[in-house]
Amino acid sequence: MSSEFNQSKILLSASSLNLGYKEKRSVISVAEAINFEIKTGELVALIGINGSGKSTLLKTLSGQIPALSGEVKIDNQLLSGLHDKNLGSYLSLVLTNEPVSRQLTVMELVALGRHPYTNWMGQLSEIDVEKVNKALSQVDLIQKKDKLCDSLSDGQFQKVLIARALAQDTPLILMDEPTTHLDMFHKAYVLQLLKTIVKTSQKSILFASHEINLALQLCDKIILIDKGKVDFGTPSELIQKGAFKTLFPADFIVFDEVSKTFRMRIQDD
Ligand SMILES: Nc1ncnc2c1ncn2[C@@H]1O[C@H](COP(=O)(O)OP(=O)(O)OP(=O)(O)O)[C@@H](O)[C@H]1O
Repeated sequence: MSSEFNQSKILLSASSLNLGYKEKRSVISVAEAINFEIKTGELVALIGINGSGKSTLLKTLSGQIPALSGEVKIDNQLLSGLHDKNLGSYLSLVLTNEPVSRQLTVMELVALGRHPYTNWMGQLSEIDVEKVNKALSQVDLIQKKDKLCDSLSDGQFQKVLIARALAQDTPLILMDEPTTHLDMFHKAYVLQLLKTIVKTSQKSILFASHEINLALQLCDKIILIDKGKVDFGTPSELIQKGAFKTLFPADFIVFDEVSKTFRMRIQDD
């Protein structure tokens, strides 16, 4: 293994990034002054309440929508300077409720992840097939490879989308709520899988999630969006700053700094 491979480097960075939407006569600001650096080998959770701007940040980082202002760099190159096909070999994106055809077989859908590397006819090479099979094994779906996606449960289908990103084999993976339809065991299983992937292959994964308790236990860093402001740091750094105390109304949900978990405040009549 080369020493270059072992050295962690900054793969994704945002500086003075302002997120939002430009409408005909107005600008909707979602979050401001965002600064972070994600290195290879890091698993980073993007946390925030409903409507706080997690999907908007992921769409901005993946070039789907423009930033209002500020800079995004991937592997030290400005996002705005990367072309679509080129971008596809740097980052893969897993979105919830993505409009993909469920009439494809599991194998066919995961093979779409190889698109940035195939020839103009989309033919899979031996390496492509190997990567698709490996990705299917990683999410424990190899036995379902010839089944139509339509015949899968929502949780199984979610794992197929994760496998597509793994097959794409990019240094950076962005995921929007990858554990939404999964039960408690599979949520923990998938997040542990993501952790293993970043550690063993020197990738970086940024995923938006409502699984705050799991993210606090497992992730290297957290990007926390709270009322338009963004904090970034290790779970311990953010806990020390008291960053989680105001995330939810304190009369309903409290954060216990010792166990690093949120719990519901039971209201007795
Ligand atoms: N296309 C759009 N045009 C204008 N405003 C939008 C658009 N999409 C989202 N928004 C607004 O941006 C804000 C952030 O939305 P976003 O979907 O990024 O939140 P989120 O944190 O991903 O929410 P959730 O946890 O519910 O998925 C919301 O106020 C939303 O109404």
